[in-house]
Amino acid sequence: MSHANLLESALVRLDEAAGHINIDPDVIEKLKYARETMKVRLMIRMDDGSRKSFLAWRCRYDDTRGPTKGGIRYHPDATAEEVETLAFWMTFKCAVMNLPYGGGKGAIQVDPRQLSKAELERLSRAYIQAFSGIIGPDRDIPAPDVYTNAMIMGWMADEYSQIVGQSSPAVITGKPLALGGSLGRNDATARGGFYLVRHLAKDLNLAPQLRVAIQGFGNAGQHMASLMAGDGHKIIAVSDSAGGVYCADGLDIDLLIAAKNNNQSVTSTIGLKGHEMLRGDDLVAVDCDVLVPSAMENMIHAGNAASIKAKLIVELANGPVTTEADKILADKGVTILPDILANAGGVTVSYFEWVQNRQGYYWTLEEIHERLKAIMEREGRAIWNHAREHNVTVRTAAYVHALLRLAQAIEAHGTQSDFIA
Ligand SMILES: NC(=O)C1=CN([C@@H]2O[C@H](COP(=O)(O)OP(=O)(O)OC[C@H]3O[C@@H](n4cnc5c(N)ncnc54)[C@H](OP(=O)(O)O)[C@@H]3O)[C@@H](O)[C@H]2O)C=CC1
Ligand SMILES: O=C(O)CCC(=O)C(=O)O
Repeated sequence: MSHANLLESALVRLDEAAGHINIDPDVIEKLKYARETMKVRLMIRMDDGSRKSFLAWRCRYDDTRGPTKGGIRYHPDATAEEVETLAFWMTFKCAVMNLPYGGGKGAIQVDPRQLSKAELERLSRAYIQAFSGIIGPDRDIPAPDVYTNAMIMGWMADEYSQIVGQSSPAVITGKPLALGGSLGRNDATARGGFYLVRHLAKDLNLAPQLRVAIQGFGNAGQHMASLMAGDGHKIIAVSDSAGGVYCADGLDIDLLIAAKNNNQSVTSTIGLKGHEMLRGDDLVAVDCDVLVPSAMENMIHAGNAASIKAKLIVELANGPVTTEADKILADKGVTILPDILANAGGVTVSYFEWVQNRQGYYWTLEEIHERLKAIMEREGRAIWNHAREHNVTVRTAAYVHALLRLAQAIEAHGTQSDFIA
C-alpha cells in the first residue's frame, strides 16, 4: 500500500470503533483531518561545500487533550501523508494512555546513513529553525522515531533553547541524560509492550517459554529481544532492512546487538552460533508463538497475513498491519495487541521526561519502571476487558477507549473554540 491511502486506511479503524458507541458525528468529523501540517524545504551546507535541500514536515493532528506529541522520523520514503497518519495514531495513543497530550509527528525525507555526523547535525538544527514557531513545551513536543535518536534530540533541544534564549529542555523528549533526558526512555517502547504481554499472559493462554520472532532490529526490536530473552523466552528470528536470521534453539542476542552497534546487518551473523539466513517475507511466516513487528507500516498485508503462524502479534511498530490483513488474522484466531496500546510505553516515558523537566526534579529508574508498568497494566486491562465483554478485537477496544476520552474533551471545549490555534 502506498502512503497515499495510509490515512484513509487508518480512518477505517476510527469508523469501526465509532460504530460500537453512541458518538456525536461532530467528534468524528473533527478527528478525520489534521489540524495543521507545515511543510518546508530545508537547505544545508554539505561537507564538500555544496548545498543540498530536503523536504520536511511537522503535523499537529489534534490538540484537544493538550499539546501535540510525537516523534520525528528521518527516512528517504517519508511523505506528508505518512506524517499525518502517524500523527493521527499519536492522537489515539496519547488518549489510550490518558496522557495530557494530543497527537503530532514530523519527518525529514532523507537517508541519514548517507550523511556525515556534521551534516546530520546541521540538518537537525535546520529542522528546529524551520519549525521553532509551531513547537514548544506547551504547544508541540517532538521525540525520536525511526532513524532518529537521543543525540539528534540533544542537538534539537539545544537549537530550540538558543532560539528562545533560555534553557527549554521540555520542548523535546528522548534527550541524552546529560541534557535532561529521562532514565528509562531508551527501552521504554519495548518495555511497555513487554509489561503488557506479561500482564495479559494468563488471559492469552501463553506458554511459560515463548518462541518469538521480531521484525526490525532498531530501538524497539533490540530492546524487546533483550527483555523477552531476559525473561526466559527464545528469540528465534529477527530481521532488519537487509534480511533476517533464524535459529530454532534461540539466536544470540548479544552477538546481534554487537553487529548493529558496529553498523552491520543482523545478516552478518549468518553462519555463526547456528544462525541461518531468512529471505524476504520469511520472517513473518516463521513457526513461532509471538510475532513482534518493530519496523515500518504495512509490513503485514493481504499478501502475507495468511502465512503467519504466531497466535499473538505485538505491534511495537506503528501501523504494521493493514486493515485487510486484520480481517485475515482475525479469521485465523490471531490476537493483535495494537500499536496505539502496545508501543505506547515510549510516549509514556516521554511524558515522564517532560514532567521531570518541568519540575526540575528527576526520578530513579525504579520509579520510572513502576509508573510505566502501572499505566500499561491499567489501560491494557481496561481495553482487554472491553474487548472480551463486547466481543470485539483488542484494536477496536483500544480505539473505543481512546475515542471516548477524545469525545469528552472535544465536547468539554465547547463549540466556539474551533479556530483557536
Ligand atoms: N523509538 C520510539 O520511541 C518508538 C518507535 N515506534 C515505532 O517502532 C518502529 C521502529 O522504530 P525504532 O525502533 O525507533 O526505529 P529504528 O530506526 O531504531 O529501527 C528501525 C528498524 O527497522 C528496520 N527496518 C527498516 N525497514 C525494514 C524492512 N523493510 N524490513 C525489516 N526491517 C526493516 C531497520 O533496519 P536497519 O537497521 O537495517 O536500518 C531498523 O532495524 C517504527 O514503526 C516506529 O514508529 C513506536 C513508538 C515509539
Ligand atoms: O516519545 C514520544 O513522544 C513519541 C514516540 C512516537 O513517536 C511514537 O509513539 O510513535
